[in-house]
Amino acid sequence: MTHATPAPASAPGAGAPAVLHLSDVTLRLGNDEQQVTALDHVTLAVPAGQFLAVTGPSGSGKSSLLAVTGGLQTPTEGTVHVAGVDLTTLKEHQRTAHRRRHIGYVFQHANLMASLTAREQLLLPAHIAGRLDTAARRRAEELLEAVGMAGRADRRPHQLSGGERQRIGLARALVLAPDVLLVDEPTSALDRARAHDIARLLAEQTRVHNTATVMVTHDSEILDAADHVLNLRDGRLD
Ligand SMILES: Nc1ncnc2c1ncn2[C@@H]1O[C@H](COP(=O)(O)OP(=O)(O)OP(=O)(O)O)[C@@H](O)[C@H]1O
Repeated sequence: MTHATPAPASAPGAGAPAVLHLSDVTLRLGNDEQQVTALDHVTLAVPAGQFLAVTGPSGSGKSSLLAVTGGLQTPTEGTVHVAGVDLTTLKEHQRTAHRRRHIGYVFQHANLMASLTAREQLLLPAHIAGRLDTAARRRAEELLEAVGMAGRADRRPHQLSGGERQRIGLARALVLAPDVLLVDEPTSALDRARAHDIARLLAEQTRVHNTATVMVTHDSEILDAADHVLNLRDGRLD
């Protein structure tokens, strides 16, 4: 792990292009009377195969960073390139399609469907995308194996531990082979041993699947697993 400064801004496409590139992003929230600058001129470039952790105190802008990066929120200023396309220029339906194709999410609390088995959780994104073919089924089995859950693939969420549910959440995020993996506080509900386990798994899967991974976290103990660590303070990266 190294403590890095934000990557220098370079136009996507110039040199080794970052899969994820935020350029001078500002996000203002609230109304005219009570305006908050949640992100303040943030520039960030993450190449394929890099695991970036972003840490910072409550209210520093971590959720805002993920929302903007994932195309869930449009910045007030700046551009957000994912796999070479500026999300801020897309219409809503185009952004949704681009997000589905290129971005995987790992949520704070796995967010699994109660009625589905672990294997079915992994098949669901492929089903929704109309890509539930032999290749998707094979990939789901490989990912179940990779996250150590092949032996529990027929269990439903209530039959799994918190750490096991989180591992399924990670495998599900990878099933459609996203270019960018966004991870929101993945260890907040886990004990220390399981937290380290998930952080190691994220690092390993970033390498194996060559994703540009961004994890926001309060958990300073898991930062060692990341390639780079950046700090957010009052919406600014340093
Ligand atoms: N809808 C909103 N309207 C106005 N201000 C908002 C809104 N959502 C968030 N904020 C403010 O924007 C800033 C950044 O919030 P954000 O949720 O991104 O921080 P965070 O680092 O994720 O916090 P936490 O760790 O507590 O989840 C905070 O000052 C917050 O109060």
